[in-house]
Amino acid sequence: MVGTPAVATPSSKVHRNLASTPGGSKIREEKIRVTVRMRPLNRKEQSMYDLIAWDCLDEQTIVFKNPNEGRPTTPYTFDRVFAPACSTQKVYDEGAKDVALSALSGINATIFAYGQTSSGKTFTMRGITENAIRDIYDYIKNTPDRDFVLRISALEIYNETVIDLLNRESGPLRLLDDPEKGTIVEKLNEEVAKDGQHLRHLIGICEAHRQVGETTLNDKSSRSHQIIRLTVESFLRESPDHVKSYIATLNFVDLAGSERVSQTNTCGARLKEGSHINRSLLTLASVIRKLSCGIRGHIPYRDSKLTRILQSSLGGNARTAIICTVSPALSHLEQTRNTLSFATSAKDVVNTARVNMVVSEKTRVRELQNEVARLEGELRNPELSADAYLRSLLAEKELKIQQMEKDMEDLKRQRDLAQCQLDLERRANKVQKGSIDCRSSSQVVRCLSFSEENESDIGKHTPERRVTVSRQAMLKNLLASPDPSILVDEIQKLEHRQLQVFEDANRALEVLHKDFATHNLGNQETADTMSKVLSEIKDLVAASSTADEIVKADKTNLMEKIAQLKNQGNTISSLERKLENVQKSIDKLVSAFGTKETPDCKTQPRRKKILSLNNSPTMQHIMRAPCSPLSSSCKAMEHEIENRVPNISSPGGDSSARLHKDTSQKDDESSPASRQSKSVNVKKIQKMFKNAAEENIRSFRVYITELKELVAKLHYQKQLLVCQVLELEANKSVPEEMDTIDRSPLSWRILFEQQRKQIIMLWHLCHISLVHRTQFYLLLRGDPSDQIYMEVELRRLTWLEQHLAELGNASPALLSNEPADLVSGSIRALKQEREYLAKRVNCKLTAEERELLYARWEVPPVGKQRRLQLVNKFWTDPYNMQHIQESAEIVAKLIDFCVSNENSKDMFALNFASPYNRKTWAGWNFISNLLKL
Ligand SMILES: Nc1ncnc2c1ncn2[C@@H]1O[C@H](COP(=O)(O)OP(=O)(O)OP(=O)(O)O)[C@@H](O)[C@H]1O
Repeated sequence: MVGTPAVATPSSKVHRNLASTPGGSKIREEKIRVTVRMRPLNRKEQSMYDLIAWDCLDEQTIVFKNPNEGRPTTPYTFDRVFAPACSTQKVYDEGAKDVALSALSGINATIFAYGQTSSGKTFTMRGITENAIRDIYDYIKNTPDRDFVLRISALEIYNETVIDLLNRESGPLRLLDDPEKGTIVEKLNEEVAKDGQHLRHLIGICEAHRQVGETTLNDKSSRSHQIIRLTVESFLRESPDHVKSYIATLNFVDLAGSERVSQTNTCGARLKEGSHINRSLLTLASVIRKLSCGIRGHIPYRDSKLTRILQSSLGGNARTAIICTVSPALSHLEQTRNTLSFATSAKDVVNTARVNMVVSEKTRVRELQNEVARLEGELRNPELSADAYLRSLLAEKELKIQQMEKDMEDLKRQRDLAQCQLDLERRANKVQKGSIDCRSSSQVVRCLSFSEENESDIGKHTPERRVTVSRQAMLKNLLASPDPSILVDEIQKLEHRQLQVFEDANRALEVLHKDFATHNLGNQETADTMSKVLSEIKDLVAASSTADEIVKADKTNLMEKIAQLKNQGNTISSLERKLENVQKSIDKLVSAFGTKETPDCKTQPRRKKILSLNNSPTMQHIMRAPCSPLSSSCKAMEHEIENRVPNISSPGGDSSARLHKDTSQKDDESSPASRQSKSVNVKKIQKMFKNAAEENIRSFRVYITELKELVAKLHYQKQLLVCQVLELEANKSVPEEMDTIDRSPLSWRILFEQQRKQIIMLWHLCHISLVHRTQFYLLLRGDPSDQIYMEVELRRLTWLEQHLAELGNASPALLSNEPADLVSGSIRALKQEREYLAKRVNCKLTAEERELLYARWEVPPVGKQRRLQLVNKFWTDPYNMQHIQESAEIVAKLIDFCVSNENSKDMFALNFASPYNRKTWAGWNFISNLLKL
């Protein structure tokens, strides 16, 4: 099967609602224009005798022609498909011209090339840009009744840093959110193009400045995403007040190419670039996928700078054309499929193109008058204006806070589980007091694996005896596990660090509290909230110590402990929420304070206090930025002393209320120019507060992430113990456990189905052994006692999948192995396993069964390696449960696996780390290497 069948044809393109807005702007909905360009085989591919794997059936259809099967598969359909022989002129004329020229009539337009590295994006975009410039100047020449102004700016996104290609020296640029214009690039240089030649010259400069490097697949591979932006403004000559003026931007986007580490053999800087490229393209694909499904919820534009900048072109108000470039070579089959599947999603994205009509100057004057009136209002009532300004800021912070809360939830869940495991372990160890073999933590994984000896012993006994022996083996292994005091130490360290965080937060709040009290800021309500939070944090610190004592004392039973830990988690989360609320109130107050406070506030003592806080080691983690916006405010104030007009300054004033009154009176009397200047100052201060507050939140998040990683590693180590420990526990107190975990059979059933789907997807993504999948799938059918197995499997796979993703982004110096080796090792092992299973087809299935299967699984009647072709189809479609069930049944038959007492879940526990699987599945070894276990 090749990808998703494409059914939409160009005739299905949406053109809805051609309408006029009251201001005269036309709005219309239309789908993104998606075309595919296939380049010829390049010299390298020819020299390797690479095969052509794709056929352009007609001008809209492309199909994979399987060189082995000789039979074409499901075709993909797009607005236009350009075969290797097509010229760039044709690609432009039929794939981009219409969209490009929209900019001349006031509609923003974007044309971008997407595809794997070396597929021809730069080659194509150069031609498209050249052709578009030629057409634009032709149009200008033939439109004498309008005046045109063309401006150009250009940027590249290199390793998630935005660089100005017309002025590289300006360093990294920031992205800002403008309520009207959307995301804008701060301080991006813009040049007016005098004519076509000048424009080409400027584009030449941009290309020369772009990051290019050599990789195995491309001598001149673009290592960054490049966006060349033309702004086209036009005015109707005879219109005295420029009523009929248009302004629009035209983006030419040459994306960096997606690349597979295994194919490009990159390392060092190239590898880092590659991972940034892949990550941002992944975000782009995810944005496109969500838009194409018509999802109205959160679209992750903000996850990468690329999608932030391109937001208006992806489901926004621009017209967009995407040219997907592909290689025809069989060796790039998978990458080409990925590109075509991206293109298939993109076909369904609907933009709402809008004509940007420039308003008349009269209207503009009216708008400006309104703006002046608004600013005057702001000066008279600064608290209200600060509120309005902060509303958008708060919405953004809200999102960040939500993310933080989610992270904290995870962290707490992991801690709770770890705590629970520790308790269980303690119990089990109590039973066997004195016989614990203290080994170093580096032996954990090996200790937990069931030895071959155990396995063969089990085989010698009756089923009943086998179960007993298996349990004894478990116990034996459990006893061989490391000294639990190591785990206790680790947990205590974590808890200690957590306490430090709260203490630091406490101190920071105290400082803020005093600041506010000293300067009479905020109202009674805020002061009360802060005092309340302070006392709550103190309670939490006390609660944490009590919890610690409880663990040490080990007096209560397991259920009580879990309940206590859960309660503690709730307290923490409610406190966090309150802390966030206080942070918001502080932001708000500080902004208001910025507009009220006089410049000669007592800056020195306040800064001292904050500096002393920053000396704390934990504080260095969470307070890399000033500890509160107040410290920034002080700087801002110092700066403002120099800038303020003399009559605003009020030396020695110690009551902010009085000062506010004084200055307000003076504001009313001051000139409009002075009022405007103050308004600008207010905005500057607010901006500085915003930056400081955001930096604090970022630093706090980094710290939480570090903490979370630490807990995850520890937790993972303990996770290996949990199956065995819980099994023992189950023998002792089955009803107790059932009562805790399995609250309702129905909800468990639903959860089981969900978890199973997730696990199947993760197996697929992590290239897990088919035998392991089959055994797990067939043994765990939703029995309540399966919960722990499901949980552990899900956690370890999630962890593994995250690690595989993170490895691509990690500095090679931090990795003991090449990440590519680890991933490709798993893929290789899976391939070997498939070959092994293929060999068993003849001996395990009759000729009749085989033929039935070949027909059922669409293996062609003639052709080589039919058995391998058959096996290669198993476990390939994680979305299709019928497919999964059938795959499991056949693989089980091939390996003589049947669900019986012999193959009980005990046996499955063995399978986690059994020597049989260790060879074919790199997961555990790989993780343990990473953890340096
Ligand atoms: N349609 C085409 N016809 C002929 N040659 C092509 C075509 N497309 C690309 N090429 C050649 O293939 C090589 C790679 O093309 P290009 O640099 O444009 O790829 P790319 O997709 O931009 O790669 P990267 O993502 O690594 O920057 C170049 O030498 C280019 O001249």
